[in-house]
Amino acid sequence: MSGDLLIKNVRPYAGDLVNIVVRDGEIAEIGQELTAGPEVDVLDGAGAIVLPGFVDMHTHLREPGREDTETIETGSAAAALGGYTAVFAMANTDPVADTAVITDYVWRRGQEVGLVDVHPVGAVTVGLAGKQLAEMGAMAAGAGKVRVFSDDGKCVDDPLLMRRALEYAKGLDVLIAQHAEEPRLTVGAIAHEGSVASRLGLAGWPRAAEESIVARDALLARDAGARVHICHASTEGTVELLTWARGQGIAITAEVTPHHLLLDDTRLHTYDPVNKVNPPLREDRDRQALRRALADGIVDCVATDHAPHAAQDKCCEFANARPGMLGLQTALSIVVETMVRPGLLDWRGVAKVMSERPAQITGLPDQGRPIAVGEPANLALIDPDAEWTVESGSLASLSENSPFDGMTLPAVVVATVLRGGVTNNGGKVRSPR
Ligand SMILES: NC(=O)N[C@@H](CC(=O)O)C(=O)O
Ligand SMILES: [Zn+2]
Repeated sequence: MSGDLLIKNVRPYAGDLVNIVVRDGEIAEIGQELTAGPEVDVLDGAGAIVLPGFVDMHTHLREPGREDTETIETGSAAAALGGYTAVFAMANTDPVADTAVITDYVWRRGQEVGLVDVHPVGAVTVGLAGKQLAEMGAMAAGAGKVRVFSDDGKCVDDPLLMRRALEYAKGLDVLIAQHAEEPRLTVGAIAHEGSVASRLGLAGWPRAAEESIVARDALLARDAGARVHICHASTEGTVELLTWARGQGIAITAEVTPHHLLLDDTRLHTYDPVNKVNPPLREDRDRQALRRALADGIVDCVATDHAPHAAQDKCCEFANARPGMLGLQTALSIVVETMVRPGLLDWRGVAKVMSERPAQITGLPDQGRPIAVGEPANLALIDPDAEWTVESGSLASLSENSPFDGMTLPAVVVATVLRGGVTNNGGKVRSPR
């Protein structure tokens, strides 16, 4: 636990300028005239907006197994620079995070690094093979307290197995997060099925591959009385299905990625593999529907799907490149560009989709909390007027596959605070413990 911290000149949710005193990791005082004793560390926000620290439900940190592309340490640094105070590390590592040994390791290593809480996601099935349920109970009971399970990267496509997984999840009060992709509809698919893919000669990934699983899982969750979460929602039809399912009282939630909010498949004409991702970049009408759905709360939150890949896996032919994009350091800026600037979300709305909803959905008691006395001091400070130009080689990630490379984006995360400790100050990350 860190000592006292005085955060000066910040505007909670873009409101009035205040000072915040943090003591023992909690917000102890908020007011206009607060001063602090000489012992106290001072962080001057210089008028920055302050929001609750962000929570990413969907991050790939690649440790164990592909430490050449990302580690818990480098991914944590990227997260802190992006304003995150908690991330969920997906289970598609090598070995797969399908036992408590691995999930506990991920949690402990994250705590050792200490820049962000790294919550392990456990695999739903052994080895992500989709045949046999993993020991969800043991992972949930371990030191890593796994509360989200996912085979992400792959879909739990067997309906009976998914039904069983949902039944167990209900009993354990944990969440299943589904990568919604009917694999029999995406054999060989590498781009959104539409006129762009036809023109470029790329095999198409139809919307129905996602939507058929969203519909199926909504019904399975209804019958099991369980909660289900849809990873990286990417189509207009998924939004319609979510609207229907919510209307039925089904406990279904969903995330959208920054790249699906900003980009569409017209970017593929260069055949640059940096634009290859699952689910694929879709069409303008999907992107518009996703933005509206996020504004309306039909899509609950933004999740990065931060997916680092080695240069050699991203510089080959489009067909052979791995899918996935970096996201942690650019997420807030993309949300400002696509949602705040067009008037779809205000800053309270940003707090909701980047922090409050993901914390609620995943059941984190100490994240996504209001900026108020007695609450944990997990905070992101943002300069809304600054702009920056993304240089993928200068990001904290070990990989460079950012589709936003070279773009000038609005809003800069100027500091991040985790339980009263400054993890990122002016774009400099605290050295890991
Ligand atoms: N999104 C991707 O294109 N790739 C992810 C897997 C995933 O999130 O499905 C990865 O692990 O690289
Ligand atoms: Zn996925």
